[in-house]
Amino acid sequence: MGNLNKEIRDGDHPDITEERLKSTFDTHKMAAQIYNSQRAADRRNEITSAVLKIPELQDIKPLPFLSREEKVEEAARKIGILSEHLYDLVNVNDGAELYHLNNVVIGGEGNPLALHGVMFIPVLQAQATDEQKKKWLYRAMKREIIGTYAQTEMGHGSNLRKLETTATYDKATEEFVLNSPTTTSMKWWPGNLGKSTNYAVVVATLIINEKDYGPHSFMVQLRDENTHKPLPNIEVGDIGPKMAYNATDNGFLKLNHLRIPRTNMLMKHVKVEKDGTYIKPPHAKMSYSAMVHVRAHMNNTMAYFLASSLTIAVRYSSIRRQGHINPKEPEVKVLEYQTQQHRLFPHIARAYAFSFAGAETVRLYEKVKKDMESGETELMADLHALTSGLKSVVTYLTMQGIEQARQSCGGHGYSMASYISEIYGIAIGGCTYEGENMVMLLQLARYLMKAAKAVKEGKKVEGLVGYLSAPDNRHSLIDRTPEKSYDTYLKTFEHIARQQIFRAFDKLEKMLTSGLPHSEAWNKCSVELTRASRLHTRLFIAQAFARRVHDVVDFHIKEALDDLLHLHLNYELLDVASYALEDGHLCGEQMNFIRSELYRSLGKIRPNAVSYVDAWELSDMELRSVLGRRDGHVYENLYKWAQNSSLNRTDVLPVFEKYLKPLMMSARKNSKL
Ligand SMILES: CCCCC/C=C\C/C=C\C/C=C\C/C=C\CCCC(=O)SCCNC(=O)CCNC(=O)[C@H](O)C(C)(C)COP(=O)(O)OP(=O)(O)OC[C@H]1O[C@@H](n2cnc3c(N)ncnc32)[C@H](O)[C@@H]1OP(=O)(O)O
Ligand SMILES: Cc1cc2nc3c(=O)[nH]c(=O)nc-3n(C[C@H](O)[C@H](O)[C@H](O)COP(=O)(O)OP(=O)(O)OC[C@H]3O[C@@H](n4cnc5c(N)ncnc54)[C@H](O)[C@@H]3O)c2cc1C
Repeated sequence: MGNLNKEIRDGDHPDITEERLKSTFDTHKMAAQIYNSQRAADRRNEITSAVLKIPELQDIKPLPFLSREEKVEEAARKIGILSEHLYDLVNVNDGAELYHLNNVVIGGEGNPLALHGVMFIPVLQAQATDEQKKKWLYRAMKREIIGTYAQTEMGHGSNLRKLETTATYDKATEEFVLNSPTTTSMKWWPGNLGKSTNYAVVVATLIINEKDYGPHSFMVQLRDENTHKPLPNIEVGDIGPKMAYNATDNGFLKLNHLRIPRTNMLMKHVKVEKDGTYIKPPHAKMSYSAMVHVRAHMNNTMAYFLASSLTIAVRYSSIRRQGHINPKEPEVKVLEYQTQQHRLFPHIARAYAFSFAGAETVRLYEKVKKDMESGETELMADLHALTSGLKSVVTYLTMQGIEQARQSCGGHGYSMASYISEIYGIAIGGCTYEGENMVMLLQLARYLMKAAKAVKEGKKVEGLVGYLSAPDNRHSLIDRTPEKSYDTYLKTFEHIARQQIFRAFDKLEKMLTSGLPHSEAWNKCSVELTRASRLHTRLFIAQAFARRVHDVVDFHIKEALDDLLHLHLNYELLDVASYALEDGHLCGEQMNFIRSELYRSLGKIRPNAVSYVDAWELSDMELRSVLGRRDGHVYENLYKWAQNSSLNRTDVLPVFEKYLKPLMMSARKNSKL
């Protein structure tokens, strides 16, 4: 039968093997839950093994030792080699396989084709006519051209209706004139725009006969296909170094009265006819599809970043020994400390929860995408609300979890040898891109306020907000019912979200009745509104977790997931308990119960801790972390890693003769005086 934990190998650090031998579940079967099928989990490992056999695909040295230019070059080099092997390594129509291949070979710091795959191709798939697809999409898929999605400007990212780049229709020539009239109108931020791409879908404000029709998407060739020189009337370049993600050339773009044919506007759903007649799309926000695409997938990418950091932290915590619990016994693994467990385990549960919520979101996204192809738009609002809330909550909680993982590694966590700071830098970009988190929470709040209004008017609401019209208990039944059921927890989360949604609604209504204009009242309620959105979203995450556990058939996997869910519900509830204490829905006695359940959960999780992270099956190659090594041999490899430092090339650096020696000499001279 073999070991349940599939990472056990001869020669590994005994402390980590000891952990793995305690596993109560098969880590590869658990991977099937995380990646949504056994086949997908198998494929990940097959792809990793195949990549390991291709020497040119390995990192030339640890990425933190590369300069920015070397990072950009290294990512491009690997993309070139990957292109030769692509069809042997993955099914190119499978996004998850491509994403995994990218993570193993290149990592999260980016590559020249990042935005090409994540936004350029999806926007063409969703918004180009068949004719336009023939012209650009198929070439893009074969990588004959490389593109990006250029929407954000220096002056505007969130408020798309105020984009300054204009696309003015010239009926006489049947062209659009694209123009960046001011410094702030320059496109600023689009990934790979700076140096890699030769095409972009540019989002610009459409003007016909001086009338503003709002943001629309246009295909623009930026560079010559052979020389890669920028074309006339186009200024393009890199925006400079960022907190992280520095293998990517986020760029700027200035368009100087650039003329493009009318047929370069993406016209699957919306049209401008030769004579300038504007034909509306079936839904006003259909052109936002590329953003919704990324938001829908971000739960899973965030879960991956969080799981990566936790894999590093938990593995390291199992070989790091410091201090005593029993003074007569040897120093303990730091994982034995309750504070360490409390710092890490709830985030493990969140990584699983985000992955399960992510799977449900992607399913809804796929359905809406299909509906939209035939002009059906009914579920777009639901999807927009769900993805807006999730992207905000999940990125924020991921940020917290990664930082806790870093701190839990003590001093070595601060070294780039842990690689956690890079993962953190990449992940927190997600709090901003694809919609600044507060802005997106407020988008969800609009949807919630509509639902609250309907309920107040006596209508029944359904689906994601169905709980707003469901019966509510005045007091939580946690600890008050004989049977142990997650339902009581979920009902408490529902109560909290419902109360906050109506609290925000009542406040808003009161201000409106007092005569405040809607936008002012909205602003004055906006903190309460974002709270409502967060609680609604956290309820959804907890429900998605519970739904998954409910559906699992394998006994040992179900039991292990059940333990994580139990931890999740108790930890999350404590985190938001003030809302339930406020109206007496929970009492002090119940709080004590929840706390004691949380501590019990930590103990229950402890023996499986390494296996829970191992189940993500993240190879050493993709983790790029000395602390997170599968074999647990951290210390000797930390020393080896440091040898890469260019400061160690010579024993004495030139700065000694130049600055330090004169400094010390003159200090010595002065002290003799
Ligand atoms: C397997 C594949 C793997 C894929 C991997 C995916 C991800 C990987 C992640 C990382 C990988 C690495 C590379 C990627 C890295 C970075 C990429 C970043 C790219 C970008 O960073 S790219 C720019 C994104 N930039 C934004 O994200 C701007 C945010 N700003 C907005 O998005 C709008 O500005 C908004 C929505 C705030 C306001 O827009 P607005 O002013 O036009 O509308 P308004 O507020 O008036 O709302 C009127 C009515 O429209 C409804 N509504 C709005 N949007 C809708 C929608 N989409 N669907 C259905 N309904 C919608 C409302 O709900 C309302 O409905 P109602 O009236 O009923 O309440
Ligand atoms: C790593 C990274 C990659 C990116 N890639 C791309 C890309 O490929 N293509 C692209 O087009 N763009 C890209 N962007 C840009 C990104 O989408 C925008 O930065 C993002 O949408 C936020 O917009 P902003 O910068 O205008 O923020 P701002 O809106 O200026 O945010 C500043 C503050 O104002 C607040 N605020 C703004 N509006 C409101 C409001 N209505 N109500 C309440 N508060 C508000 C925000 O909450 C925030 O606190 C990228 C950004 C990053 C960091």
